[in-house]
Amino acid sequence: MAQYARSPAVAVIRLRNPPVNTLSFAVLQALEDGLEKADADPSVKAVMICGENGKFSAGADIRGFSSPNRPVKSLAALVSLIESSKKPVVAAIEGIALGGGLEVALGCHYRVAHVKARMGLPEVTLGLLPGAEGTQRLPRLIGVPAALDMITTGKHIPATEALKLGLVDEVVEENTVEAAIRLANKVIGQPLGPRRLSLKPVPKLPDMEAFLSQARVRVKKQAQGCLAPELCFQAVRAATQMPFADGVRRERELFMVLLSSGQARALQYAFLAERAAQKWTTPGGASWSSATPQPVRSAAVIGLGTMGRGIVTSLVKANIPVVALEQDLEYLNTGRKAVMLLLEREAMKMEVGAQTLDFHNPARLQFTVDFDSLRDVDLVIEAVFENMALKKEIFHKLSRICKPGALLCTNTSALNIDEIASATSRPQQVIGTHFFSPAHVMRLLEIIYGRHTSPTAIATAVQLAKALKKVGVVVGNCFGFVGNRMMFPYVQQAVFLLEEGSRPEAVDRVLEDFGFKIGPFRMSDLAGLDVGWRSRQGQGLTGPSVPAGTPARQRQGQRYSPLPDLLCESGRFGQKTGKGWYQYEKAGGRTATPDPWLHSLLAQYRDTHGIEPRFIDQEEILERCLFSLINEGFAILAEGIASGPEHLDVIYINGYGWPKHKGGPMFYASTVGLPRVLAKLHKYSEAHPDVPGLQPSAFLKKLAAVGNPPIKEWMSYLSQQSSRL
Ligand SMILES: CCCCCCCC/C=C\C/C=C/C(=O)SCCNC(=O)CCNC(=O)[C@H](O)C(C)(C)COP(=O)(O)OP(=O)(O)OC[C@H]1O[C@@H](n2cnc3c(N)ncnc32)[C@H](O)[C@@H]1OP(=O)(O)O
Repeated sequence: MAQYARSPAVAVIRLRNPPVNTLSFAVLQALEDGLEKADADPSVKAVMICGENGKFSAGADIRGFSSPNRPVKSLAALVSLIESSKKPVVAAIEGIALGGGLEVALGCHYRVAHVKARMGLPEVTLGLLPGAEGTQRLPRLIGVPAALDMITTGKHIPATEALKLGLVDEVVEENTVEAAIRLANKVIGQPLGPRRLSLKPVPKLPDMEAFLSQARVRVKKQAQGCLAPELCFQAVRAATQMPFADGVRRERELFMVLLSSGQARALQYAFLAERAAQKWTTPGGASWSSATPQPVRSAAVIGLGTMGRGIVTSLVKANIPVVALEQDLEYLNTGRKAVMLLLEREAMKMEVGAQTLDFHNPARLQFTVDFDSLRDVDLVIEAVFENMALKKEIFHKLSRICKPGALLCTNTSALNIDEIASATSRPQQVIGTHFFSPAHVMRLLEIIYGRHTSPTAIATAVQLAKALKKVGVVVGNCFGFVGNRMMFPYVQQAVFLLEEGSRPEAVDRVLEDFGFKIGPFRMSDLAGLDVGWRSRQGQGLTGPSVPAGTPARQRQGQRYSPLPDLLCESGRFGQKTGKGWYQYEKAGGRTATPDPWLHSLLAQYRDTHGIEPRFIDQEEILERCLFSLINEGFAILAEGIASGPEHLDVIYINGYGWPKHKGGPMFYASTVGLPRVLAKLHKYSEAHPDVPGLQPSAFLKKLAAVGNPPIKEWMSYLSQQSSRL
C-alpha cells in the first residue's frame, strides 16, 4: 500500500494502490507508518513521497464516500503530520496529483513535477470540496484568484502552468523521483518554517472584498444549480478572513454539508457511471474485455453538412488524417470553408504551447468529390442527411470501394443500422456512430451495433470515441436508439401539455428550473422543427399518406398531437426561420420570446378540438415529462438495448443536457423512489389511457414490487426473471 525504501539519507515512500493510487485507509496508514519510521531513524535526513506506476495519486477513493464503512482516518491529519515533519519532505509528482493526492503534496515542503504531470482539486465535480485543508493551503501558496479558479472549477492544470503559479518548485523532463531525491538532499538542514503553508499568510490583493464579491457572482452563474462551487467559494473566502486553524474548521463544516448532500451522491454516481459504461457487453456475449480494436490511422467523412463539419473537426483535433467528401464541387467548397473556419477557431482555443492543428497540410486533411479517394482509409463516417435510400446507396458504394478491413460508420439519430448494413457485402463492419451537434463540442457518441456488427467493430468505435475525447456508449439497434427513443415520450408529453392548457414558456421553465440546460420547446426550435416533421412524414403520421378520415388527434388508436405539424405547415421551423414555438429577433436569431401568435393558435386549436383548457401545475409538468422518459428507459433496459441504467444516465448527461448533479434520469428515478414513479405513472395513464408512454413498463413494475432496490442491482432482477416480463 506504500513501500518504504532508503536512498541513502532520503527515505522514499511510494504510494501503491493500483490503478491510480487512491488514498485508501491502508495507503494512509502505510504513509503514516513510513513517516514515523523516517522520523525515528537518525540516519534519515529527508523524505520523498512518490506514487507507484508513474502516478502520484488520484486522491480519495470515490467509492468510499457513499460507503457506510467510510475510513475514519483523517486525511487532513496526515497532511498536517507531513507538514510538521522536522525533516524536509519532497513530493515527486508524476502522472496525476488530484484531490486528496494534491493535498498530500501541499503538505510536503517541496514539490517536483514531471512535465507531463497534471494537478487539480476536482472535488467540486464530485459535489465536494477539498476537505483535507486544501482550501486553506492552496490560496496561501498560489494566491486567492488562482486557487479559487482551481477549486471552484476542478480543472486539471499541466505541470508547466503549475510551475508558473508557484504550485510546484521544479518541473523536470526526465526522472522525477531522482530529481526529487536530489532536491531533498540539497535542502537538508534548511529551515522548514517558510515552507510550511499553514504558517504563511494568504497573499493580499489590492481590494480582496471587491474581488471576492465579483468572483462569487461568477461562481454562482457557472454553478447552474450545483451547491458545491458556492461552498468551495465560502471555504476559500474563509482562508482570507480567518487564521489557518479556524479556516480549517470552517472547511470541515462545509465539507460535511456537501458530503451528506444528494448532489454529491449523484455526481459521484455520474463519475462511476461513465467508467461503468465503458465496460460494454452485448446480449450476444461480445464484451470490452475480449474484443480488440483495430487501429484507426486515417478516416473519411462523407457529407459536409452541420454534422459532417463537426466530425471532420473532431478527427483533425484528434490528429487523425481525414478525407472529407461531398457530392459536388459547390457543396465541397461550402463545406471546406465551414470546416476551415471551425478549425481556425479551435486552433485559437488551444493551450499555448500545445501541439498545433495541422489542418493546412493535405496529408492531414483532404477535400474531394472522388469516392476513389476513400480506398485506403481505415474508417469511414457517413454523415449525409437522414434518408434511408441515400444511405443505402452510399454504403453499397463503400462496400465496393473501401479496403477489406475498413470500418463503415453511419451517423444517424434513428435509422435502422441493419437495413443500412444490408446494402453492403460486409455487415460485420457496419456500425452506427450517433454524434451530437455540434459534433466537435458535444461529448457523447452513441455507438450502435447491428445484428451482424463484429466485436472488433464495436471495440474500434469505442476506441475512436476515446481518441476523439468523447464518451462512447454502446447500445443496441432500435428506432431512436437510446437517447432519442427516451426523448420521444418526453417531447410528446410536453406537446400534450400545451393542448391541455399550458404554454411553451411554462413547460420550458419547469424543466430548466429542474436543471436541464434547455427546455423541450427551446430545444426543438434550436434543432429545427422540420427534422421531426420529415421523420413523421416518413412514418406516415402526417402528410398526404395519412388515410382520409383519420381523426386529427389520433393515430393507430393512440393519442397524437398535430400541433408541431401545424407549425411546420406555416413555415415555422424554429430558430432558423425566426419562428417556431417562440419568436426570435430574426431568422437565425437566438433570443426566444413568447409569441402571442402561438398563444392564439393554441386557443383556436383547443376550441376546434373541444378541449377545455385547465391550469397545469409545475409538478404535473415535471412528472409527466420526466416519468414518461424514465419509463421508456425501463423498457429499453428490459429489451437489452442497453446493458445497464448507467449507460442511459451517461447518455442523458452528455448528450441531452440532463443536470449532472441529478445523476441522470435512471438515478433520479431511484432517488424519487421507484414505487412513487410507478404510482404517478399509474395516475397519469388512468387519466390518459390512449397514451402508451404513460403506461408503466413491466420492468419498472417488477422493480417497484421489490421496493426501491439499489440501482446497481436492477439488472440482476432482469436476468433472473426476464422470461416473465
Ligand atoms: C467523517 C467523514 C470523514 C470522511 C473522510 C473524507 C476526508 C476527505 C478529505 C479530503 C477530500 C478528498 C477528496 C478526494 O480526493 S475526491 C477524489 C478526487 N479525485 C478525482 O476526482 C480523480 C478522479 N479520477 C480521474 O479523474 C481519472 O480517473 C484519472 C485522471 C485519475 C485517470 O483517468 P483515466 O486514465 O482516463 O482512467 P479512468 O478514469 O478510467 O480511471 C481508471 C480507474 O481508476 C478508477 N478511479 C480513478 N480515480 C478514482 C478515485 N479517486 N476513486 C476511485 N476510483 C478511481 C476509475 O474508476 C477506473 O476504475 P474502473 O471504474 O474500475 O475502470
